[in-house]
Amino acid sequence: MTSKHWVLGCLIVLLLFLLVFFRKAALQILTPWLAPIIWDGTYDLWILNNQFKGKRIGLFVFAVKRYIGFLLPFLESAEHYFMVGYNVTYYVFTDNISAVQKVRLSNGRILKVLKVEADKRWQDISMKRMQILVNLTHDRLPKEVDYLVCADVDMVFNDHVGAEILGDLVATIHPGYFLAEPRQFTYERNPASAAYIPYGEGDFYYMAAFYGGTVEEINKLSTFCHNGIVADKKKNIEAVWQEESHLNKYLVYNKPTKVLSPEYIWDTNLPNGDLVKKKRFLAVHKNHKEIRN
Ligand SMILES: CC(=O)N[C@H]1[C@@H](OP(=O)(O)OP(=O)(O)OC[C@H]2O[C@@H](n3ccc(=O)[nH]c3=O)[C@H](O)[C@@H]2O)O[C@H](CO)[C@H](O)[C@@H]1O
Ligand SMILES: [Mn+2]
Repeated sequence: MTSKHWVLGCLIVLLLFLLVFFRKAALQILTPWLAPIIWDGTYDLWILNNQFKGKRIGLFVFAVKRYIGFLLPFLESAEHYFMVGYNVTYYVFTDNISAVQKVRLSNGRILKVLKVEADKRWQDISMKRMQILVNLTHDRLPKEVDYLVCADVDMVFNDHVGAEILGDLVATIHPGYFLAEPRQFTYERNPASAAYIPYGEGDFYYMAAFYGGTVEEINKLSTFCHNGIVADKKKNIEAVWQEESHLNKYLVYNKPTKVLSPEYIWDTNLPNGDLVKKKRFLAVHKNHKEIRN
């Protein structure tokens, strides 16, 4: 081999190494089943607003026990950034209706405060959202909204969230896992759980703090998750990330029609924030011990 060949060989090896190394940083904009992954700059809002004009949007949120303290900033930020220009109904579930503070709502936006019993454990409160969704999407929502978005309350909208998130079944990539390999995903790995996902399956790790879809699709999703939660309870087990584990199971076998990038759930404590230019929906930092009990 001549030295020329050597240099060429080394260059090729270096190139391959760079390709493998930087492949991770190449942010996907299409899933393997050809659903769009929504990042800023990938869509034309003007076109989308024409397509979704007149659609009614629901925003479902639980504010139980201490979490009622997160509600006002959540709603005020939603008034600024969430589905501006659309008819929006907030469905707030709380155990303490009289503690809900007044919020100034723009035209076409209404707040419905509904009662829910407070469970003892925060895990049960969080999971109860699925049970409530089953009934809500069956009984009243078909008449009231076209799309339903489900969110955690310990969050604030921090930038535009609009028609680009609307679709039949939409879920958000967990901001801690958008660069991770599927083996690292914290899916439920216990075969006894209804949320079990075997290694080798699954595309993304989704976060249950922001997802949505048509009322019909959210009815199917919540029914699946609630049934799984009940089945696990009968066996005296609980999935590693509660309803989020069941949500991930559902979405492995019922692929979302649209996937939201971590722009739609961000936490400023996380690394790689430079890769996520717009931080549209931010986690509010909380003291877990204090707030959950
Ligand atoms: C990074 C991380 O830790 N993620 C998990 C954690 O998220 P989080 O730490 O974000 O969970 P969380 O404490 O925000 O609970 C979820 C949501 O339930 C509602 N809520 C909860 C407790 C309560 O006393 N009152 C109340 O209203 C509220 O809307 C809250 O935002 O826990 C969730 C609950 O299963 C999921 O498993 C998440 O994957
Ligand atoms: Mn949360």
